[in-house]
Amino acid sequence: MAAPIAVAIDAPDIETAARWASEVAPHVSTVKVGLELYLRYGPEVVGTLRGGTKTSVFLDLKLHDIPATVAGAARNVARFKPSILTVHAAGGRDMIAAAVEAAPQTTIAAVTVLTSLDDSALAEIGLAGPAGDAARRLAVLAVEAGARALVCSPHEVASLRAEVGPDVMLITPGVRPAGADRGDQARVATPEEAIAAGADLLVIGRPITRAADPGAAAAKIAAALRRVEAPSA
Ligand SMILES: O=c1ccn([C@@H]2O[C@H](COP(=O)(O)O)[C@@H](O)[C@H]2O)c(=O)[nH]1
Repeated sequence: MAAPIAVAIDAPDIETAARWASEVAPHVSTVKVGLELYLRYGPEVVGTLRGGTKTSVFLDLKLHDIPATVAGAARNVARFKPSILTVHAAGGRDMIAAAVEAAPQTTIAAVTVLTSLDDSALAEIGLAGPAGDAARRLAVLAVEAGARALVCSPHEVASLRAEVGPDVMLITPGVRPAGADRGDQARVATPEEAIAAGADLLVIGRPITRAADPGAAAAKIAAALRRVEAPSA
C-alpha cells in the first residue's frame, strides 16, 4: 500500500514536476502542488500530475482573504477535484466556513502555524505563542468552522489530536529524515516520529525531490514508516 506521504512537488517547471511525480508515485499516496507551480501553470499542472501518476493531488494554495473572495477561489479550484485544498486558519472562522461551503467535495485543510516559524518569529508578528498554543487555538477555531483537516508541525500532532479527536485529518510538513538538512523549516521531526505521534499524512518535499534518486528516497521513507506502523512485523 502507498505510504501516507504527500510529496511536495515544488519544481521550477512542469517537465521536472511530471518527472518527480512519476518517480515517487509508486511509493506514496499523494503529490502536492503549491504556489510555485500553480502560479505558473494553473490547472494544467493538476491534470498533468494526476494523469501521469494516478495519485491524489493536494492543492496547497493557502488561501487567505475575505470570505467572499476565498469562497470564489475555492469554488473555482474545486472544479479540478483536488483531494485537499489549504486555507490559512488565521483567515478566521467565516473565511474557513466559506471555503468549506464552496468546495463540498474537497477536504479543506486549515494551516495552523507555518512550520517555518519558531516562537521568536511568532512574537515578532504579534501572534501569541508559543507555537504549540497558537496551533491549538487555531485548530479548534478551524474545526468549529467546519475544516476536516489541519496542517501543523509534527510537534503539535499529539496535542491537536487530543483537542480535535480522531476524525480530523492531521497533515504535517516540517518532516526531515534523520541527518537531513532542515533548510527553512523550524519545527521539524523525523518521518517515524511524525507517524508515531499520530499524523495521518506527512508532507515531504526537498528530502525526496532533491535526492539523486527521488523514487528511491520516497521508497526508503515509505519502508521506514511501514516499520513504525507494524513494529512487530
Ligand atoms: O506549515 C507549512 C505548510 C505548508 N508547507 C509546505 O510543505 C512543503 C514542505 O517542503 P519541504 O521541502 O519538505 O520543506 C512546502 O511545499 C511548503 O510550502 C510547509 O512547509 N509548512
